Amino acid sequence: MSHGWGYGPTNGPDKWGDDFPVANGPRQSPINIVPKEAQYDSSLKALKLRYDPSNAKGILNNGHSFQVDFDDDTDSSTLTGGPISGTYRLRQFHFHWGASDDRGSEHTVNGIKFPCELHLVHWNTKYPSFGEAASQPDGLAVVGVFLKIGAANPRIQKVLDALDAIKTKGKQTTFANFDAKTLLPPSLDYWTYDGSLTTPPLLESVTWILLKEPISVSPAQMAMFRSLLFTGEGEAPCCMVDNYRPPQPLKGRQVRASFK
Ligand SMILES: NS(=O)(=O)c1ccc(C(=O)N2CCc3cc(O)c(O)cc3[C@@H]2c2ccccc2)cc1
Ligand SMILES: [Zn+2]
Repeated sequence: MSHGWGYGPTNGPDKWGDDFPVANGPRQSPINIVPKEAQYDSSLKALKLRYDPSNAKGILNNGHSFQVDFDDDTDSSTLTGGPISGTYRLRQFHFHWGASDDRGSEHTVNGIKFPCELHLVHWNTKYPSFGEAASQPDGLAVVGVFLKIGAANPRIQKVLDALDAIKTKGKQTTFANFDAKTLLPPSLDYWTYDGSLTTPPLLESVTWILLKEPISVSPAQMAMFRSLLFTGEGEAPCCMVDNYRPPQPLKGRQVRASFK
């Protein structure tokens, strides 16, 4: 899928609607979270994330971000509970970040941008495949985790140490035995709302689950994210930064909170 979309002045989020009209749809993501307007819902269950480190397969520079891919042929790495029903399998995780520490997250909280946002992408096993699920209104569930500047985070360091091997678009390398659960904060309190992929094709198939508690990342670690390139080997290098879509209109949607 190479529609030439990106994050630059000529192919960035403001232009995505030209090729993907759903960009102006009723349930687009990301959004600005206003905690005071989120409704506590006592019927929301606790998140249950059971990840098997042996499912980690590889790490890829896809030209928009980098992602760690998981073997999703069985129910060994799953998301259950929370706002969803049934079982969703972990497919991949990836990040969005800024050129400087004052921006980079896709969702914002009271208008505040974080330097980075982690997305753990899961698909509903009531459908035969990720691709099929991605076109269904209840097909995907993405757990979002904010990263805030602080102490170096040893949990993400293993991921960052692999980036030298995938500097340019299309490069990938094996990435085995990684427990994605170690990326999560101590509290699994969350906000949830119905939304979309935040990149083309912007499919309105995502139940968003945003953890209230951020995890830490150091300025030096943020510099490692920014060492990647959007461009392929041999092309004029363009730093992979500011790969985030800004918040989209809420259009009457309710954001629910799992906590008071
Ligand atoms: N940020 S996010 O909302 O969590 C998110 C989740 C999944 C995906 C994803 O898996 N995509 C969309 C972008 C993309 C680009 C490619 O070059 C590609 O080969 C695959 C994808 C997939 C995708 C493509 C088509 C339908 C569904 C997903 C992208 C972003
Ligand atoms: Zn994402």
